[in-house]
Amino acid sequence: MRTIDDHRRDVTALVGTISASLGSEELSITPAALTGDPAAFAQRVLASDIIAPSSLPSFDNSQMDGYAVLAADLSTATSDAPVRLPVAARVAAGDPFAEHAVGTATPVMTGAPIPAGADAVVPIERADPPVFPAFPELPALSEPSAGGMRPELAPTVGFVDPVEAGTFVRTAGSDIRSGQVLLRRGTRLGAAQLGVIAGTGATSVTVRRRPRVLLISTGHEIRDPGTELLPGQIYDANTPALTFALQSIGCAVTAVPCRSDDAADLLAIVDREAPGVDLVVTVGGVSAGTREVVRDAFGPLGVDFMKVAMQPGGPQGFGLARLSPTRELPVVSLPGNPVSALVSFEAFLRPALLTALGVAPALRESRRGRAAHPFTSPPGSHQLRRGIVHDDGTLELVGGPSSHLLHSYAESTVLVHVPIGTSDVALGDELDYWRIDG
Ligand SMILES: Nc1nc2c(c(=O)[nH]1)N[C@H]1C(S)=C(S)[C@@H](COP(=O)(O)OP(=O)(O)OC[C@H]3O[C@@H](n4cnc5c(N)ncnc54)[C@H](O)[C@@H]3O)O[C@H]1N2
Ligand code: MOO
Repeated sequence: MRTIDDHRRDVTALVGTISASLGSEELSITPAALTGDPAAFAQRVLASDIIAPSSLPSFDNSQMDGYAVLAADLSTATSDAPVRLPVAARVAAGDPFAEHAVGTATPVMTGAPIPAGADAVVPIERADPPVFPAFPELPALSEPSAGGMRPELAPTVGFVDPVEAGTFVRTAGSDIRSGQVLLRRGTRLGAAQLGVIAGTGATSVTVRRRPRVLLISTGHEIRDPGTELLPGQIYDANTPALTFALQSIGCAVTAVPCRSDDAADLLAIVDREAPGVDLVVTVGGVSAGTREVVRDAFGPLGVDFMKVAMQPGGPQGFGLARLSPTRELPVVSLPGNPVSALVSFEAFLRPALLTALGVAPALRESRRGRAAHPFTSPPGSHQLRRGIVHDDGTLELVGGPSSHLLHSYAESTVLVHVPIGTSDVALGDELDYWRIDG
């Protein structure tokens, strides 16, 4: 019996052969690039470790609007005997580094550099009075009078509690220190990743080139939405579904459906598109009918077709197709039933392609839930049922097990795993599931 894990291992090894040729490319991350070509940033993966070129924060700064003080100056402060200190010149975010005189309180704003000599910040709300003195009593450092204010004319501020050194000080390098690994290769580039890279001053990143996938959905009865159907014909659900699924993990997809059951027609598409392609993904044409176009086309070229002990998604194929004496292309063949194709994507193609891109873990996170109702499962197969997870962690199936129930899939947020050997699931039984809605 060929298990899901067996098949995933083999498909991952096959798809892994494209990894080296993917190489890398430089991506500008300036705001102009982000707004000018947002699609270029979708689902990108770092090709190499990024070493932090600077520390974040790059200097000690205040976490609060308040007073920078020397903690030792406040050691005796109580509500009965507050410590009163003269207020020094204020330091705002963006001001140059300043000096703090022992025995004074320096007004600092959030993000302002901690003046040398101070080691803690007391938020303004905990000072007496809990508001900053108004100008002109409080000159800014940049103003000529700042350094020359006579201490006896300075306003004072009271503190009723001692403060620990380091309080509300954001120390240099407390997020990341210069020279440390900022982000590892294989990291998927999202909002926070882009933000922190830009925060270190970098203007570009090195990302993996997108895997170029030729997607061929097959079936002579399949037609494009928007065209008229003859009796027996149906609209193509697999091309959009698989195109989007592949794009959602960073692939560049060329979708060329094959509306013929003739292997020569399918191979003509592959020959035409092969020069710009890393991987061929076919959908349909792999089961036991009289004419199975994918088997017929790729079987003789070295692609293997087999049954995996899973439902849906039993019939599968994969292998290196020898297109010519000098050209081989990896091919992954998914079954044509729309739910089977999408479940196969989740179980095999998604983890295989993410692994090829260097992303780990490549598999959806496995979570545990309890069945909200009893149901049955074929014991000879690992079943992947579609469902939803309730707030209390219970799992409710949506629709039946059949692989044509794409609407049920569309209403689902999870794939529920029912392992081989299980024929009856009772109310409350624990099951693994994958979230598929993100
Ligand atoms: N005698 C047997 N028959 C079947 C077996 C089997 O083991 N023995 N396996 C069944 C299973 S399980 C599956 S899954 C399917 C796989 O079939 P194919 O991969 O050959 O796919 P097709 O026959 O081309 O199509 C299956 C089904 O899906 C519909 N389809 C196909 N493409 C699309 C599309 N682009 N959009 C919407 N719907 C599509 C197609 O019309 C068929 O209804 O084989 C079973 N049979
Ligand atoms: O295995 Mo098929 O994919 O159930 O319908």
